[in-house]
Amino acid sequence: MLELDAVSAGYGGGTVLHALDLTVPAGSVHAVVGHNGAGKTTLVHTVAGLLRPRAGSIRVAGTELAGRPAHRVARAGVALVPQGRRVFASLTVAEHLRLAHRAKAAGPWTPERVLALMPRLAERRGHRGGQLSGGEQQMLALARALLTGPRVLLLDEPTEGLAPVYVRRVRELAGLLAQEGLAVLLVSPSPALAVDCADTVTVLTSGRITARLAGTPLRTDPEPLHTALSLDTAGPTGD
Ligand SMILES: Nc1ncnc2c1ncn2[C@@H]1O[C@H](COP(=O)(O)OP(=O)(O)OP(=O)(O)O)[C@@H](O)[C@H]1O
Repeated sequence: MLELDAVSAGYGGGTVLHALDLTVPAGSVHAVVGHNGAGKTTLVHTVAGLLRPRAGSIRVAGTELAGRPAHRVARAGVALVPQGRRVFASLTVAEHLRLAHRAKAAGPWTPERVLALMPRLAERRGHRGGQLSGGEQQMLALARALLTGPRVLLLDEPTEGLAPVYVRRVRELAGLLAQEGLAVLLVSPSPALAVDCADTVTVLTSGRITARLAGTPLRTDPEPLHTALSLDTAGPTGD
């Protein structure tokens, strides 16, 4: 569904991403793990059309999108759940959902259906964005993205700063949305998140791919991922 070939991108005179190849089939979760500054946000912004790649190809369902503006990329079925959630402090949950819902494009995703997936959000439908916890805001950002009817879902550090109960829920939802047929690309510094929900894990180091691992074997033995990230496996893996 999502295919990147030799994608390079950067800012000003500097190159951040160096000829990245990456594929996310429909119905799967691909996690890109890397330390701070590795280029994870640059990667999802490049796919979303917020940053123009300097070279390479970005295809969604076979359609070339490299260099297209963000609104065209969104119309092609790519939705970004940004780092930090970016919900509107003064709008209620219900207002966020009403604004986001692209009825013609959203297919099966109605406000009622996303709220059924996220019961806590349903309870909070009259609350303003600024009154929500970090986890509730993350659910809202995800709900908003689903209501655009994406085929490709980009999750930028979706568990950053969340309580454990929401970290678990994000993991569950990533898997569940893949089962619904979406191609999910998530980027995170957390190997634990990747191990728990990804079909494929790519390690990004200073903008270069330094390892690619199948997710399922990592669930019984995460050592290869820790080694690739040069982590102390006895230490905390964190979220
Ligand atoms: N708007 C920008 N202008 C110039 N340089 C930038 C810009 N955004 C990011 N960078 C640089 O690009 C590199 C990669 O940053 P990026 O935010 O993509 O990394 P990341 O892996 O998402 O890290 P983090 O986990 O800290 O968000 C860093 O060196 C960063 O300083």
